[in-house]
Formats: sequence, structure tokens, C-alpha cells
Amino acid sequence: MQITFDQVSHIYARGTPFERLALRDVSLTIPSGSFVGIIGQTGSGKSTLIQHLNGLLQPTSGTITLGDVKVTPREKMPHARRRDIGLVFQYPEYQLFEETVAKDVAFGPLNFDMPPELVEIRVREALEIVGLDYDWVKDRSPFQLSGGQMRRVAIAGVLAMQPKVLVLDEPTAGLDPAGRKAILEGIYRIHREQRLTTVLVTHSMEEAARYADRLIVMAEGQAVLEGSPDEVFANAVRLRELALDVPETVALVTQLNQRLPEAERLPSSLYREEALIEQLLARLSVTKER
Ligand SMILES: Nc1ncnc2c1ncn2[C@@H]1O[C@H](COP(=O)(O)OP(=O)(O)OP(=O)(O)O)[C@@H](O)[C@H]1O
Repeated sequence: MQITFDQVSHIYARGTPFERLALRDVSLTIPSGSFVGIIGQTGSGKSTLIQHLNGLLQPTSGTITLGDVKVTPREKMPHARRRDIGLVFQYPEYQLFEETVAKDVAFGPLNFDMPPELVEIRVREALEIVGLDYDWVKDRSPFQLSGGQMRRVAIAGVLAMQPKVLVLDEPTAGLDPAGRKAILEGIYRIHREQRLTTVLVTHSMEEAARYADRLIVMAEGQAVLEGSPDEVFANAVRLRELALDVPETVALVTQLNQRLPEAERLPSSLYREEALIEQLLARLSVTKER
């Protein structure tokens, strides 16, 4: 399902002394089947933006189009469409509350009136997708699990709803590097295998570069850059002005290119470490053969 924002603004606490313009005239596209990374400094409007995706927030002005549904300041998102957009909040494990993992994952689907026999199948599938063994985990209390496992349970709870779009607000915050990698690799696998439109909010350029095929850079409530990673990373100066760094790989390619003759320069699309290593190895073997 393609999603577009057309001139969307959002004002919190309108008409009070605490009024805050959090989104200003944001226009952007999330193509169906894409993996979109949303990056930006703290307070740039990332969480506000994604809460518009499932109707938790409504635009103060502008239009959001989700497939064939339009959301405006006056037209709310229909309940049925909200179910299509799975939103995983920051620190989602704090929202676990049932006495067993299976009950927690089943909560959303039961709430949306899915028949119980279908719910059980969905719960099993969702837990297995996030890499947890159903029989091992189903009757445990979520609170007996490690931080990374709890977060996987929370993500399974959203996947059990079989959303068309999966939106994750900093799903790796507070995890160690191994935990971060496990969660992101899992999300990437689901995205690829199910062609699930995926939106990942992250502070990490490295994460964005590794997984996203499209990037949106937020600053002061505006979408200031949007495009493929190499299009966005080509704006290194602008990114630095926004106190955002380009990934290390991109910085390395820029430095190498400054020293290489024009004909031998590396393409700017080498923003993934593996791709750069392969390109450098290929060049080394050509040099050796000579
Ligand atoms: N419920 C609210 N009421 C009033 N202002 C809010 C509310 N939520 C967010 N804001 C303000 O809106 C602006 C955008 O906040 P938002 O949480 O969307 O940014 P963010 O980029 O997600 O930040 P972070 O990376 O810290 O999560 C900030 O100035 C924030 O203080």
C-alpha cells in the first residue's frame, strides 16, 4: 500500500501557551513494498510523523493518502485501515502486560475480532517470524525474558495483526550491538520475504544505510531530504549542517575519490560496507592479474 503526505502540518496543544508546530508542510511518498528509513535529530518530528500513519494523530492541515483512503483534518482514518498499519512504539516491551507471551501476542488480533482458532495460528507464526520458539515461549511470562526477547514479543504482537505496513520507532534503542543486529536482520527478512512496506525511524545513519532503499531526513518538523540512500548521502554538507553524519562507508568513498584519478573513482552508491569491500577486492584482483 502506497502512502503519501501532501502538505501535512501538525500542531500540538493548539491555542494554548504550549502550542508547538511539530510538522510543517510535509510532503513525501512511502512506495508500496519499500523499506523507508526516517532519520533526524531528537525533536525533529519523526515520532509525530509516524503517528499520523495509523491515525493516532490527525493532521492539523494537509492530506494523507493510504491506498484508497484519505485522511484530512476533518476525515478520520477508518478503523479497518488502522489495522493495516502496524506501529511498534519506542520501548514496546513496556506495553507488554499479559501473564503469558501467547496471550500478549493474541491481544491485538482478538481486539480486532479475529476468530480465536485463527488467532492461535497467527500467534504461532508471528513468534516464529521474530525467531522465538512457540512451544518454548508461549506459556512463559513476558517478564521472565531478556530485554531483546521482550522486544521481539512486542514486535510479534504487531505482526500477528498481519499489517500491510510495518512502522517501527527506534526498535533497537537501548539494546547491545548483538541485540540490535538480531532485531534489524529479523525485520529486514520479514520485509523481503513478505514484501512488507516497512518504515524504520532511527538515529543511526549506519542502520538506515544498511537496510533502507529510501530515506527521509527530518529537521525542525520538515522533510528536508528524500530519495534513495545514495541521493541523500550525496548531500554530505547539508547532512553535517543538520548535525547528521554520512555513514562511515560513504565518508571513506568520498576520501578515496579525492585521491583517485577521475576515471578510477568509486560510485557513490557504495554506501553498504559489503558492496565497498567487494568492489575494492575486485579492483585488487584486476591489479594482480596485470
Ligand atoms: N504530545 C506532545 N505535546 C506537545 N509537544 C509535543 C508532543 N509530542 C512531541 N512534541 C514536540 O513536537 C516536536 C517533535 O517531537 P517528536 O517526538 O515528533 O520528535 P522526534 O524526532 O521523534 O524526537 P525523538 O528522536 O527524541 O523521539 C518536539 O519539539 C516535541 O517536544
